[in-house]
This record gives sequence, C-alpha cells and structure tokens, in this order.
Amino acid sequence: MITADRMAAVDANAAALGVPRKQLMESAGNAIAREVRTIADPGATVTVVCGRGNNGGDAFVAARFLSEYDVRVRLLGRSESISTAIARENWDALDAAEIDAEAVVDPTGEPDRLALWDADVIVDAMLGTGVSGPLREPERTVAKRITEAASGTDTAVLAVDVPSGVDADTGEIAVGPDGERVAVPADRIVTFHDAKPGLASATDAEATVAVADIGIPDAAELFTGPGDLLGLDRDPMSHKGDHGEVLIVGGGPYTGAPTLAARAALRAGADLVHVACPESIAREVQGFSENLIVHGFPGEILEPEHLDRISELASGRDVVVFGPGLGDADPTLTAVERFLEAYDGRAVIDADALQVVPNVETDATLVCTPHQGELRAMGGPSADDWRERSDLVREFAADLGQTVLVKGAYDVITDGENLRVNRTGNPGMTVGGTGDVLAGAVGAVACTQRPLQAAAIGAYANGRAGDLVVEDQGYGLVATDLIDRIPEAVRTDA
Ligand SMILES: NC(=O)C1=CN([C@@H]2O[C@H](COP(=O)(O)OP(=O)(O)OC[C@H]3O[C@@H](n4cnc5c(N)ncnc54)[C@H](O)[C@@H]3O)[C@@H](O)[C@H]2O)[C@@H](O)CC1
Ligand SMILES: [K+]
Repeated sequence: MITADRMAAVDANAAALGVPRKQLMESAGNAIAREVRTIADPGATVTVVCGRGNNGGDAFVAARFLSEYDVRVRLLGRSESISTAIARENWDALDAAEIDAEAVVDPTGEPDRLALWDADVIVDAMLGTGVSGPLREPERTVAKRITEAASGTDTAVLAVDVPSGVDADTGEIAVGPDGERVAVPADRIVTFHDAKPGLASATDAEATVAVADIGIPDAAELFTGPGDLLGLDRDPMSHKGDHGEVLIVGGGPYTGAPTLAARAALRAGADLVHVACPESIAREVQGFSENLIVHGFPGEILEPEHLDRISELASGRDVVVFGPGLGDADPTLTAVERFLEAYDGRAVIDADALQVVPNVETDATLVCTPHQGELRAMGGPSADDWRERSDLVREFAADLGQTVLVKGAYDVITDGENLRVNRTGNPGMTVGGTGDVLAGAVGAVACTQRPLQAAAIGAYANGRAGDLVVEDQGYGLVATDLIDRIPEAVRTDA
C-alpha cells in the first residue's frame, strides 16, 4: 500500500534516479490500454473522460496505444484547460499523430451525454490522486452522467488510478454543496505502482483492482532522495511554533556536541531550540550562538537530581534530543534511564545515552541514532554488507519497538517494518561532530514528521550538506561547515 504523499515522494526520487515522470506516464498509459483491450471487444466504442491533470495525461497516452487496436476511441475533455506540461505534451502528440480520436469539448453538453450513453467502455481519467474536496463542475456533472450511463447497462467503467472523486488514502468521498457524495462508480480500477489504501473501500467492493507496474525502480522507495523532502514544504500561513521546539540535553565532558546539535536543529528548521547542559559549560554553549536558549543545571555532568528540571524543560517541547556530549558516567546513565522511564513524548537518542535504551521501559517514541559501534553497545547486530545489515537492523528495531538510524557509508533507517537507506555523504564526514549535527537535524524534523521520515530526511540532509561542502572546497570539512549548508540541503525547490 502506498499513500498519495509517499507516492509523490517516490515519484520525485525516481526522477532523481533518471526515470522522469513523463516516462512513468508512458507506462501508465500503456497499462490502461492493456486493461481496455481485456474488456473491450473488437469494434467497441471506448469513451475516455480526460481531466486537466496527469490523470488525464495518462489517458492521452492510452489513446495513442489504443490507436493500433480495433476500437473507436472518443476523448471527452477540454484540451485548452490541460494544466500540466507532460499531459499537454501527450495531448500534442495525439494531435500531431492525427490519431483518429474524437475530442468533445463540452463534457456537460447534450452531445456528450450521448457519447457516454452509447459507450461500451468508459475510461474515467478525470481525477486521480490530485483530487481535493468534493468534485467541482464540470467533473461533478460528468460523474453523475457516468453513473447514469453505467447503471443497468453493460457499459464497463474503468477508473484510472483512483475513481474520480475518491480520496486515495481514505476511500472517502467528500460531501458536495448539494449535500451529495459524488464519485465515479468503477467496475475496474487500474492503479499504478502499488495499491492505494482507500481503494478497497472506494467502490461497492465489486470493483476489481489491478496494480500496474510502471517502471518505478525499487531504489526510488528504498533510497532516500529529494522526494523525501517534499513533506517539509511550508504552509505560507504558518505561525511561529508550527515548525517545532526542540530541547537538546547534552554536554558535560564535551561542550561542542550539544552546541552542534542545537545549531543544526535551528538550521534544519526548528522554530526554537533550547539547550539543557551543566552550568560549567552553559556560558560557553551560549557563546556559540545567540539564537539558542541555554538552561544550566548545577555541576559538571547530568545527574538524577537534575531530572525535575529536565522534565519541566521537556514538557511543552516537541522533541528532546538526548545524549550529545553527556558522557557515560554512572550517574548520567542512571539519569537517562529515569528520564526515559517517565517520558512519553518524542526523543532522539544519541551517543552514550543509547546504551540505556534496550534496558528501559518507556512510553516515549524514540529515534535512536547509533553508529555501528554504538549499535553493538546496544546489543545490536553487526554486518559488513549494508543489505545484510539492513535486514538485521530491521529485526533489532522491531524488537526494540523504536526507530533506529544506523550511521555508515550507507545509513540504515528502519522502524522495524519499513526500511530506508541513505546514500548521501562522503568520507570527509568521518570527522568528529557530524553525528551531533545529524541528531540535531533529526530532532528538528521530528517536530513535524513521523519518526521514520524524520530520520530519513535528517540522514539525507546531513549527507547532502556534507556533499555540498566537499563539492565546493574538497575534503577537510568540519562539522560546523555542515550546519551552514543544511538549509540548502533541505530545499525542496532546488
Ligand atoms: N508517480 C505518480 O504519482 C504518477 C502519477 N500518474 C498519474 O497522475 C495522477 C495525479 O496527477 P495530478 O497530480 O496532476 O492530479 P489529478 O490529475 O488527479 O488532478 C489534478 C487536477 O484536478 C483538479 N482538481 C483537484 N480537486 C478537484 C475537485 N474536487 N474537483 C475538480 N477538479 C479538481 C486540480 O485543480 C488539477 O487541475 C495520478 O492519479 C496518476 O493517474 C501517472 O502519470 C504515473 C505516475
Ligand atoms: K480517475
């Protein structure tokens, strides 16, 4: 099953891998034509109702494939309202090839009512995953006419990707201004790449759903890519705080780590970043950036007696990043353990704090970010080959019941069920501090995204930032270089 958002991400990742959407549309159109051939007898009349977007574009390709076949194809739609470049190109290709397809310009007009009435097969390519809200005009009237034309007749209705008007994720049909829920009633659905969660409940359950492979490589789903960043697109109406508040709990033996994590969290898009660290280093941490809100607790390391203060700071924050630079003194590890026992929010756990996680009962939702050594310290698996490691880490994460991001040349990211692998980054990033940057970035993204997605985006962005640095200046990067490039690395319009 794939949701519409994930499909958009995978589609963009496929494009980045060299398989552009127009190519996918070609395969989609071909698949529609094949379905039509299985249901239409020679000489049949096939009326294809084409929408403005890429769902309609798929149908233009289908019409081209059907031109070789013994059926009469009629296209209902308005070519002047085509709204995407690739749908337009496929329309133009039909036109230029002088394919004998009847284009009818006003789908609500009387002649077109007839075009639906005498069709043997109606192909519904009005709207696919791009639908929002109840069908508007003219699609609303057309959907009603398809319903009339198909009820009590032999006319077969084949929906392209999703029956028009149905939400592909939920199966819901929105109530229109007339109080009615209007969608195209499909007998068959040819959907692309993977089943959509809403399709099972979309129709009267009698509809058969065929999933057509359209050539999206597995790598577009497995490997992180620019498509994964799409979820970070910002609503122009957003308010302060919408993109999250992060608390970094770190520092003690190390002063740089919490600061790197905190600055990375800001650059990765968090609205506010707090740092809780020992008083002994608070002034130094603050000195690194006036954009941070620093809270010192007494002494030189984190101890259980500080937990009231930490819990107070954690409540009201969206995500806590626990670990950078805390060290592994016994009182510190005890404090981490007690914190997790009581905490039920979202947290990113890094560095020495990780070893506590397998032994603690917690209601918190965690993203653990170990390198391979830290994973072993957690009792986790080790394997040289990243594919083998992926399978083992997935099992480990499933047992842990948390999301795990294992850093390496290929970062393995899994929630125990789904698996992603990140290939961005380079050997320059073995320098100290890059892991702290990653933890901070994941923390920021986890304010708005699910844990698996936050880990995937954090890993992709951190590695991409490192690649941008090395592209410009060669190796010799330091962790702070990465932080400065994170905004560029998470740009969705690059
Ligand atoms: N990788 C992919 O995601 C692929 C998608 N493809 C096709 O592309 C489709 C999605 O294309 P688009 O994103 O262009 O979206 P659609 O073609 O589903 O619809 C977009 C159009 O519908 C209009 N619209 C939205 N809600 C409406 C409503 N309630 N009433 C009337 N009009 C409404 C929009 O203004 C827009 O013009 C998929 O369903 C599939 O058929 C294929 O080409 C293959 C690859
Ligand atoms: K459709």
